[in-house]
Amino acid sequence: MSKREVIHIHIGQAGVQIANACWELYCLEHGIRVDGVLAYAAQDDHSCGAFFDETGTGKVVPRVVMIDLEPTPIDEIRTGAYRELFHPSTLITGKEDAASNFARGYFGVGREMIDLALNRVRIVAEGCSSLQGFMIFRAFGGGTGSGFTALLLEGLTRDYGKLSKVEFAIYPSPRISPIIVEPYNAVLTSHATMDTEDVCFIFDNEALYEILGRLLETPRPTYTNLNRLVAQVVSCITASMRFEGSLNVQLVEFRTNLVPYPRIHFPLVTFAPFVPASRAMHEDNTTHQLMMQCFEPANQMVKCDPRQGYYMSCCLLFRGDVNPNDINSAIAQIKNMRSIKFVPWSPTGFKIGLNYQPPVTVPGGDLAALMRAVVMVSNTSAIRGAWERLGKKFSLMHAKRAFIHHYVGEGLEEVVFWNRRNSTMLSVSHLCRCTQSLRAAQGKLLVSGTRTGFNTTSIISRQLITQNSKASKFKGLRLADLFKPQQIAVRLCQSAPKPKAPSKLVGYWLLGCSGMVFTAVVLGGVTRLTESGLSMVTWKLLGEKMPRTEAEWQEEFEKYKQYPEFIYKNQNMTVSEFKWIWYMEFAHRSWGRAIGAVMFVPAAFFWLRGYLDKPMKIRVGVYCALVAAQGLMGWYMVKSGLEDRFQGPSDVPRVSQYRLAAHLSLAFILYTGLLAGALRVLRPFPAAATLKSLKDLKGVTALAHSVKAMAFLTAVSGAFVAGLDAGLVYSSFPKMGDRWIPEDILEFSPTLRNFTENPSTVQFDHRVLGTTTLALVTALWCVARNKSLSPMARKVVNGVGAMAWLQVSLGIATLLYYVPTPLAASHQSGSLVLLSLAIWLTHEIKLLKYIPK
Ligand SMILES: Nc1nc2c(ncn2[C@@H]2O[C@H](COP(=O)(O)OP(=O)(O)OP(=O)(O)O)[C@@H](O)[C@H]2O)c(=O)[nH]1
Repeated sequence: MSKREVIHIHIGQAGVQIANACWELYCLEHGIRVDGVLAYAAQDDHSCGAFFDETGTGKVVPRVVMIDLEPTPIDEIRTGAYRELFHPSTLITGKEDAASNFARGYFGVGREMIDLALNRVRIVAEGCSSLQGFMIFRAFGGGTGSGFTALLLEGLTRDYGKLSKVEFAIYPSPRISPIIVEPYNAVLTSHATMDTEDVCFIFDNEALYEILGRLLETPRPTYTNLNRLVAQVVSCITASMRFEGSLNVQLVEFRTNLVPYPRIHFPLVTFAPFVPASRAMHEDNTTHQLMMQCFEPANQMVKCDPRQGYYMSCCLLFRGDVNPNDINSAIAQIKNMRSIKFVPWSPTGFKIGLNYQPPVTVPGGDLAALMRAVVMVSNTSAIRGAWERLGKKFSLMHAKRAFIHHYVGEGLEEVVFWNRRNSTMLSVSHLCRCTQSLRAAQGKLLVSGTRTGFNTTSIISRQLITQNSKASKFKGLRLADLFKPQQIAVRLCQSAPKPKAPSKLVGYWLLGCSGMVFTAVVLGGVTRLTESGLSMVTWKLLGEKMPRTEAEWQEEFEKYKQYPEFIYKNQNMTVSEFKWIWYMEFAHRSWGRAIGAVMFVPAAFFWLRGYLDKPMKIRVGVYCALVAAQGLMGWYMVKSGLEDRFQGPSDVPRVSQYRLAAHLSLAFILYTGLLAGALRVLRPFPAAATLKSLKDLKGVTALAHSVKAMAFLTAVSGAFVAGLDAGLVYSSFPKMGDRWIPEDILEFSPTLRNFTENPSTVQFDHRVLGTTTLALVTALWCVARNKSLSPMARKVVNGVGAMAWLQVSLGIATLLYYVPTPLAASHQSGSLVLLSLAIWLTHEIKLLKYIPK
């Protein structure tokens, strides 16, 4: 029977040196001489067909591609004992290595080799009649192994779609490491390949050294010894792809049986037995003993404590003289052992492979010739210990920003660095969550799914319930229904994926709220300009009653008459004039309350229904607090105008300019936050896009942020102008009266008081701030003209430029025409439009970093 082919791809020094050991062993197993000639194959034996291409002349050629960015390791193969075995065109070398730098392998030198490498893989793939996938060998810690492999896997995924990609990777050891930046490389590459590889079997050199030293009694293990051990494990895993057996396991089956969630694909590998050559004749391991050894930490290829985790699935791949009945009884015993814990939602748990071809060992090697052996590949949450260790090392270095410049210099954005670490650690924490037993996970069970009218796979509520919840029913779902064994598996699966990103609905809600705040600011401005703000002399949380009858209006008017604004300023006011200013203030207050309702009610809905992720929950909490604070601030401001602190008829009763500025600033902060939040949701950063360093944008970014800050400051200074009616003191431009700087700007003492209480100074400041903002905006527009912005960013820059000029013109016109209400209100609204555009611009510029190379 012909075998489905597998292509080996060896990358970087570690990958290539492991190739030496693997192909040496494959040749021994299939009876192939060092020059590739079949020494004693029977006519109908096509076992080597999976890994070797039979040329028909009695010679076979490995289906392999070896790639290294530097020439030395592959040169050793070109000149070594197996030089005639490999097809020369499948050995690809570059001129310089990746200097242990992921970014160099991914962005730099790696890019120059990628097309050549993919082309060679294509040629080898074309020689296969039924290719089942790729086996990739590399080290996580090296620059080529990490960066170039990530790039190659992207290409393979693009070109070969669903074909399996199984990896064998050297993982950074806990204590020994020849490369300091291994944690960086490992985290970056594991994140980059998270979605492009199917399964990744990891080996750490420290665990291999210990196996060789303690179990195999090798006095001074070298990489050759380590690699032969790896080769033995790989051979055992792949035996059933090559030789006949009663239970064969193909490449794709690893993915199906071992990977419950796509991102949790780093199984733990264990091999048994480890018998040194010197004790070959003294030991005979039974099937039961072999299986027990598989659960021993000493036999693991990665250092971690299996007792600290739960097994989700196990593949036991036996070879040699093994009886299936013995396997079954050994499994039954293992299931009853308390020290070996399985997740409750994977009832069968074991996948068995059985191949009668006994293991072959290299003459003079460390491992004795054996009758039988087993490799166990298991998906256990204990492996998270290894990842947490790595994450910790990463964080320690990253906290000091050590070595980061090497990566940034090669084109990797610093923000990605940290994001990738977090994202990898998130997957690890998911690993831990999905394996929790029901008892431990009781607080995390999500009510989902089965209610009529809802999609069965979607979460209908993020409300958490506990097993002990007093309520036996939740939203029409009986808890008993949820606890049927199969359903529980589904519920827990649903708790594993990433928390839902806020949906567009949340974005539109925030945008709507920001629009309402905008309107409130305009209304507030008009209220101030028409001097209506002090007409309502009481404040009630849920809204004041509107007078209905003439008598009620009269009563309200009488109340108003008690306060300074009437006493000193409006003594001639009629009831109908009073009604007009009362309606103005009433509209402003009612609009404020409407904002409160539109903010709080949907916030509660989105929160409870799980529409908000954690950062958005924090934001929404802050928005709600700001809305509440704004309501209170409004009344506190109005109160300052009702107190009798005005000396006489010449003094104009008005609210405190400090409180007015605080009220307006709060509104601006709320508006800025809402708009920025809406933009984050509606125009999010692409999560996995390639990032390119855009150093030349730094000038534009700095200017855009300065414009945003200046627009905000100028608007706040405008609040002081409004509070003191400072727009009325000088109505000329560009000079103030006949001077550039008026004489009285430092009249008050102490000097600082002038900036908040002297109308001349306040107007002067506002003019200076306004013109500075205009100058900055103009500079931004000029600088941005020559930069490669996205079409949207360019439009927004133009918008900011145009708006700044319009806003300054409106301001000047307001002054010259002696502050007419329509012009002044437009000027105030203009400040918000400018601020909005500046916020949008900074968001667009942030997005530019995510434009793929
Ligand atoms: N088991 C084993 N590990 C190796 C071998 N060679 C290197 N390593 C480990 O691999 C990591 C370094 O990766 P390399 O493969 O040397 O680096 P590379 O992928 O060629 O990348 P650059 O040298 O940066 O271009 C370190 O953790 C080494 O301990 C080997 O032959 N066998």
